[in-house]
Amino acid sequence: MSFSQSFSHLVSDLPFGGDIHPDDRSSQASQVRSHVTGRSNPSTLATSISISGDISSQLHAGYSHPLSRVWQAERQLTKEMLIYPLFITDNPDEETPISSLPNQCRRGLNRLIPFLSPLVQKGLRSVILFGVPLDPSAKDFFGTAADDPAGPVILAIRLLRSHFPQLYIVADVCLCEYTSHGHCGILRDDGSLNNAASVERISDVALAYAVAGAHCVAPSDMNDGRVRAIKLKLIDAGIAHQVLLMSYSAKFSGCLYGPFRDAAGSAPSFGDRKCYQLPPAGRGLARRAIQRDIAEGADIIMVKPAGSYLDIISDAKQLARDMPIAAYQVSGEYAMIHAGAKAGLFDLKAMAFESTEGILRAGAGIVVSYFVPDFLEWLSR
Ligand SMILES: NCc1[nH]cc(CCC(=O)O)c1CC(=O)O
Ligand SMILES: [Zn+2]
Ligand SMILES: [Zn+2]
Repeated sequence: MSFSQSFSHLVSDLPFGGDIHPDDRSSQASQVRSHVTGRSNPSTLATSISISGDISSQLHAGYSHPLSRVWQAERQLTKEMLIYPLFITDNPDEETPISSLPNQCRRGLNRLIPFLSPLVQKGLRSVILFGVPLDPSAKDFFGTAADDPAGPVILAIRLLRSHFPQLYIVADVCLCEYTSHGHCGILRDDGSLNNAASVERISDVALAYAVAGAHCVAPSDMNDGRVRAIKLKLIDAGIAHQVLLMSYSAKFSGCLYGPFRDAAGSAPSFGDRKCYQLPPAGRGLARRAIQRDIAEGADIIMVKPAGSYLDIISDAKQLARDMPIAAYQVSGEYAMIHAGAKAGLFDLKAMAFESTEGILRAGAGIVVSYFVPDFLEWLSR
């Protein structure tokens, strides 16, 4: 065995880095020599023991090749794991870029099929729909427009079901896009959420989306008890066996939803969502919310946001070990990655993969992401 062969595994330990052309190895190996042969072994232990000590320190062989690096993943990102968020307006011909959300648009019904066809061709399996009423007069105290049979979400569900029979349609269920005050439910006089009234209304909206043909309803409002209420209405309607309930169980309040609220026009007109979305430090509350939603009949548990809440994803995987776990890499996370890449801090594609692999490693098997069109492209190569 030549010197460069026998010590090639050491080369990537050196300060000049690991990506070395094979022809460079022998010259670098000569720099290694003193490092290697200079190693003294003052121990009087038998040679075999000293060798076994060396063996246990060797990890590089396991990931020295692109394929062996792929093998290190417990869970590999596939197109089936991805759900793509769509913002659907009530103006059928609309196609407006969302400035805070790079490469994403609000679209009207007439724009959906042309936009989605190439993505479906590339392997898009699922979308999650958010309705965006552009006309402020469409909003009222009860979020009446949320389940308007002629509203953009219900029309989009029907259109997509008939046009893309293989596409899995998730409907986000909330009122904030439709209420005049921008909160995720019905309010009391003092401005706090009226939980019972909100749950009644949210479950009606979920049922309307399910009846329209959504494969999955996903309540993101965070009212207490809405999972049970939705499940019971689906059972009453005789469709509980074919409509999946994905609960935004651990949804945290914080800074990361800004671009979404721009996109959906759903920022609260007063106050904030801190009394219904979870406090960022509230790991115990998240665990309780997850357990509560399992008991209430959720079929999938979602954690949102994703990147700053990987411990919560891991908790969800452990608490709901027999259920799929979803994570939402939200608008603020996506916008930060774009901003960082634009500032030259890192490569966009590399960071999109790294952030998503972290989410999968934490325990998610489903990822809601604005990077889906990019991933369909990247995973096809
Ligand atoms: N209930 C509305 C809703 N559904 C999904 C998101 C956030 C998605 C994102 O930021 O990408 C929000 C925003 C919010 O709660 O204010
Ligand atoms: Zn909401
Ligand atoms: Zn929502």
